[in-house]
Amino acid sequence: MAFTAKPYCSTPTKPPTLSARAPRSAHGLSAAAAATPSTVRLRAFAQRIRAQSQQQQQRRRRPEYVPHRIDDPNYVRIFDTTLRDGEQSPGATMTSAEKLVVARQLARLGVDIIEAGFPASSPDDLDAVRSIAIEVGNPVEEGAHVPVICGLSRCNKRDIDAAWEAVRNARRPRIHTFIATSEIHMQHKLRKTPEQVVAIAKEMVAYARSLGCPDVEFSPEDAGRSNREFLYHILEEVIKAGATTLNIPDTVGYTLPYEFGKLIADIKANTPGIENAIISTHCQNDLGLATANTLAGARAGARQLEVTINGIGERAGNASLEEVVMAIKCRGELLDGLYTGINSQHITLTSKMVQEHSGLHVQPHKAIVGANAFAHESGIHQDGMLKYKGTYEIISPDDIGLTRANEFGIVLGKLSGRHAVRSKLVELGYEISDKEFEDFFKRYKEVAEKKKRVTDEDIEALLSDEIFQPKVIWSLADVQATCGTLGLSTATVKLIAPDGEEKIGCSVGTGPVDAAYKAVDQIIQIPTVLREYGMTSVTEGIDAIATTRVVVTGDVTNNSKHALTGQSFNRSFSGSGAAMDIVVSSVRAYLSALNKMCSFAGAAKASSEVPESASVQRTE
Ligand SMILES: CC(=O)SCCNC(=O)CCNC(=O)[C@H](O)C(C)(C)COP(=O)(O)OP(=O)(O)OC[C@H]1O[C@@H](n2cnc3c(N)ncnc32)[C@H](O)[C@@H]1OP(=O)(O)O
Ligand SMILES: CC(C)C(=O)C(=O)O
Repeated sequence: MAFTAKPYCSTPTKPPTLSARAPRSAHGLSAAAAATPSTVRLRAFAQRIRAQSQQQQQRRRRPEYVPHRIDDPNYVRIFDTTLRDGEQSPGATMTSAEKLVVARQLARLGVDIIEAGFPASSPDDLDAVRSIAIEVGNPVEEGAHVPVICGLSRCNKRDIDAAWEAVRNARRPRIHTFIATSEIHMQHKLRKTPEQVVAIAKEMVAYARSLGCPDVEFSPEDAGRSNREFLYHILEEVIKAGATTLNIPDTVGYTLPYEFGKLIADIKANTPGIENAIISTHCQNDLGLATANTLAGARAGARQLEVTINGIGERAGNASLEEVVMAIKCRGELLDGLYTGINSQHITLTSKMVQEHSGLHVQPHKAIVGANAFAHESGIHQDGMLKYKGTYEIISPDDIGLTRANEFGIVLGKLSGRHAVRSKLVELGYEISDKEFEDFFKRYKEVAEKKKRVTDEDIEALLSDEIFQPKVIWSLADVQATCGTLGLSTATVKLIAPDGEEKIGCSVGTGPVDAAYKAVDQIIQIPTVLREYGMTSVTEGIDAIATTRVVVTGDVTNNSKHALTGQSFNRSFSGSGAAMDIVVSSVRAYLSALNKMCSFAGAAKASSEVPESASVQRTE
């Protein structure tokens, strides 16, 4: 049986060839890796440009805008209501200036219609919609996309006048007027009979057209819970009155996808004159079905989809633009070949901008734009990604304008396996032997158990502590320290001597590090002076890895000599250590320097036989 892999919406990236590594320099750092961050950035940039130009060539032309007709039956208009329904999210109110900035970005994204606000709701919102209509609705560059600028209004003259006043200066103005049609809304909210509602709707659509607005959208609010026959009737009447788009809102997010699809199909089949208007969807997300319902509506014949960036909106929000658009892009062939005019490479930026200005941040696992949407945490997935990205990604991040910190979206953590960790070392420019890698991997897992994420800096700190250390003469088994304001700090240190014997030293000190160093001195007994001590937190957060660097010299004061070799030397030796615990990190660094010193003195073996009389002189 032959499988045809079709993992991406756009051109899949070739599987990586892990064998193609850059040449190494003597210290294990490759020439390419010496400039790792910029190399990675440049590679990503070049890839992105290639993908962009490919996609621009592939993108189909947007049909010429005619309010009540779309000349290509496969084209779906994207109506963005982030600035109207999105702004109805509690706490999401934006200033006029913020709305203008977002509107400009929506135009770049390529939305067909921007619903910029509800002008009758306040003079400020009227001003905001007006400035969007003037600035964004009249692009100056030749050939630029001209979005329709729309204002919402109830079915009354005051609201419609305000909406027209706000949008009239756009090159493509639209008034969107609505009135509820469900029994529950008409009876309890509007307190009007169905006949009165039909009369108001007809009259107000005609009024909007009479003002000179060429493009009028009508919404029977709560259509999802409205009587079908009544819907066909009111829609027929508003089409006769001049409505160009009929938007079918599932106002309370009540319908199921097959039900909403059938609603659209039924309206298309049973509403007289419907061929003279565009059918639209507007799905709220109360049951988490907004995207599914919107797609069901598109399949059933809707050619305008109302959505918001990040899915923000009243209560649980609306269908999200990025989900709907990417589903159409990704699975277009199952959606009757539908396509949109959205330039998906602007999705990430637009999402970030809306998060910033609305103050509503998306959850990390949000589809398409969440921080984790293109991140891979577990070993088996990471291995798959390294071998072929299509194994675990259905969309290329380039398609939504996302540049990942690393090419494969791998996030190292406690669930990562050897393939991913090894590839991270290669990416950082290190090539170590299999034996070294196994030792490193053990330390890596210990750290990853304690940290949520293991960063590049963590890896480098661990590497220099585990791999790029001098020959181990004395090694650290355990360290225990106490400190605080109630008394002197104490430390107990257990070291493994070169012959494998365990040695224990205990000491008090001015702090836990001082006590631990004195305990080490009790065991190793080399006269040293601590010249430098520095600690940096190389990674961020409370669970950061601390790296310590020390410089020690042999103490030549009073002609002190190494206890066993009888040599005295004043050379400096540096050492570094890394651990999440600062005392452990400090002891590792100190031992590393002492080991270098022992190697230099050639006293490794002998020094494990510690004489009673050896003097320890260490100053700080
Ligand atoms: C489903 C949706 O998302 S609809 C859009 C929701 N958006 C908003 O509400 C925008 C912000 N709203 C506002 O600023 C205010 O509500 C305003 C300015 C629109 C109206 O404020 P007010 O005049 O004080 O009326 P209020 O909001 O208290 O009540 C709404 C009135 O409009 C009526 N109404 C509601 N919808 C409609 C409609 N589509 N067409 C005509 N009248 C309507 C109600 O029946 C009620 O009338 P009543 O006063 O006779 O009982
Ligand atoms: C005004 C209409 C379209 C609306 O927002 C809704 O019904 O949810």
